[in-house]
Amino acid sequence: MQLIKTKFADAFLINPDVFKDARGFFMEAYNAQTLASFGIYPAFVQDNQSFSKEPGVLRGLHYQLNPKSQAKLVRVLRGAIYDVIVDLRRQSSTFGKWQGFIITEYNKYQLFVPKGFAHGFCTLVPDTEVMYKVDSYYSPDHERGIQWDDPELNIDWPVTDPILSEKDQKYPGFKHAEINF
Ligand SMILES: Cc1cn([C@H]2C[C@H](O)[C@@H](COP(=O)(O)OP(=O)(O)O[C@H]3O[C@@H](C)C(=O)[C@@H](O)[C@H]3O)O2)c(=O)[nH]c1=O
Repeated sequence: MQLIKTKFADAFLINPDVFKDARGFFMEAYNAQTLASFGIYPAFVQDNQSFSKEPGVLRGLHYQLNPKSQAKLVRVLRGAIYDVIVDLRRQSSTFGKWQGFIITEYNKYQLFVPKGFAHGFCTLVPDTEVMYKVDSYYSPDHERGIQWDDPELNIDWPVTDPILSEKDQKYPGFKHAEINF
């Protein structure tokens, strides 16, 4: 397993070891000890899975407020996504900065998203299935979002007219987002 640095000190792209043979492949999709050896110690409590039929489905930008903030470990079982995180921690030197990563069923990258980040992704191909671990349970009362195309964040999404949920069409811009990290 290889850890690839991002522009954020504590967010990482993980490149797992994939063992291929005549039958197919084997990989450790999650190993707490290996992550701990890289200084990542989340206690994951929930696995989420979503399926998106169309390319251009955009889910985000989402986060949960403290004390229910969530670290996430994101991977793609089928298809491909452009995965984006935004640093929402006011004291951070990278506050308000974003970075995007292409994660596919073929590269098998996983993205570790620390607490205090907004997260969203856009599907790049049909029939995309995403799975991610979170270290705090879903809490609708703490659930918040930011407008996906906020001009201040200026995220370079690969789509201009994405398919959005009703909820995601109504989130405020970055300036007006409620943040307590
Ligand atoms: C996130 C979540 C949703 N739900 C329910 C609420 C709702 O009725 C239905 C669909 O939820 P949403 O529309 O919020 O699903 P979705 O837009 O896929 O939300 C997800 O987006 C990605 C980018 C994330 O990072 C996740 O944390 C999560 O916010 O599932 C749960 O029961 N548990 C959960 O943990």
